Amino acid sequence: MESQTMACHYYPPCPQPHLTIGSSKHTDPFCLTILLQDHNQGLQVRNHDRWVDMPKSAQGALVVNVGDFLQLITNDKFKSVEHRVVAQSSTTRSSVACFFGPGSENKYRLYGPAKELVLLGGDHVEPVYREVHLVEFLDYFKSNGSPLSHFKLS
Ligand SMILES: O=C(O)CCC(=O)C(=O)O
Ligand SMILES: [Fe+2]
Repeated sequence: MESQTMACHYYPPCPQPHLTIGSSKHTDPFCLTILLQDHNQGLQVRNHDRWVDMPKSAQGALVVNVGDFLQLITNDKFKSVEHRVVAQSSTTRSSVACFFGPGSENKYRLYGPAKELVLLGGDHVEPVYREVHLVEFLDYFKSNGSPLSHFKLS
């Protein structure tokens, strides 16, 4: 993976947490996100139609998220996960997220499900997604959120 971006987050306490959002629901765009969080909770992941609290991390533990681009190139073998951060009434939260994915020098390169995964030992597995230029994938993400359903083959 050639590109790395880092986002540092600070969520202040909010006396009425139900009236605000820490970070709205989203999937991460690239391949992997490595997240370092402090000991305060707030991160939730979507499991079917339920939001599940991520347990407190052991000190120094890292959370690894699969992103949409990895789901596309693995033909759904690895699934990205929807997540969000909810505000807390009396504690702050800090986190550092590092995103790993293909570099911008590949923005006009076509990516699709890996050939090795759609031709498994001579058996043909239908590709779930069409090939897409990296720039198109990321532009779609910026404007609309997760691009996976948009590039899905019907
Ligand atoms: O602050 C967090 O724990 C999550 C941050 C996050 O989801 C992101 O930066 O994409
Ligand atoms: Fe995220």
